[in-house]
Amino acid sequence: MLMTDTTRPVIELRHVSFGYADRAVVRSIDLDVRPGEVVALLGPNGSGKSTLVRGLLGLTDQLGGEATVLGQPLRDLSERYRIGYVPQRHTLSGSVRATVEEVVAVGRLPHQGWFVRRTPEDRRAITEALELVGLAERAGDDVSTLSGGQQRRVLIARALAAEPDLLIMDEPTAGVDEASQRVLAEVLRRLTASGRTLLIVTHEVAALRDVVTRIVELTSGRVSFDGTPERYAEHRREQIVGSHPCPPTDPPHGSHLPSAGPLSTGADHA
Ligand SMILES: Nc1ncnc2c1ncn2[C@@H]1O[C@H](COP(=O)(O)OP(=O)(O)OP(=O)(O)O)[C@@H](O)[C@H]1O
Repeated sequence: MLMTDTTRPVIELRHVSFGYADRAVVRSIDLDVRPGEVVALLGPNGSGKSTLVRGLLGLTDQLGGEATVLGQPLRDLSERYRIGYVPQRHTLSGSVRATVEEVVAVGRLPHQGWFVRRTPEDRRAITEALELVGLAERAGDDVSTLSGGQQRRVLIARALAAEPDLLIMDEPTAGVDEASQRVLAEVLRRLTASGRTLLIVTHEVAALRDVVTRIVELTSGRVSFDGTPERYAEHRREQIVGSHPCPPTDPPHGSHLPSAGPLSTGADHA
């Protein structure tokens, strides 16, 4: 890893705006993410989560402010592979014939280039990534024989094989059954135990309650909450109580004051 300063934030945003053409969607936000933090990025649909993430990946325009990622100005970041990305609702196409290992090996390309034999270092990184996501036994299987949740894990392994300093995941647990969600949460727990810095866009923070160390909530392109999961649960309760100032003592049959739950997001589950 090239980043030697372990105290400097991995992401430093000062009054940063990201958007499309000249329309700012994420507006003048400040955000520091330090090494080893596991940040859940929450917010209602359309609040700008993907725009922020895509901005960090250099895929949406930075329209203002100062953005520093991995110690370099975002606009000049040369080694983009140092930011790993697992895209939203993405599984592997059934039309592609490739083994699990072959897909994961694609993650090594920034290090090795095409037509270059795998080095022992490549093989180690691929094996470690497969072990981390619990798919070492399936390395030789065709990816099309895997379930949606397993394919999601293959994509996480592919991102990990590049050995990124920062891993960004867009809705890693969305669209898979509950059992797969639990396995994915366990994979994320293992990742965090290994000290990786994670930024996870999610509507399903309850599934990741043991994993995240911090919650950042966006509302209409601005940071509306930034704090611990415990503090976020209080924040949600306060919001719910605030929107129901006089809860009836004897609610009509079938109705109830919504519980914030320990980590419910209140987000619109599209
Ligand atoms: N390629 C694009 N060009 C122009 N506007 C876009 C583009 N992608 C998203 N937007 C707009 O940016 C705003 C924020 O969208 P974004 O996808 O960042 O929200 P989000 O919080 O990730 O939503 P969701 O939870 O539904 O994924 C929306 O008004 C959307 O229409």
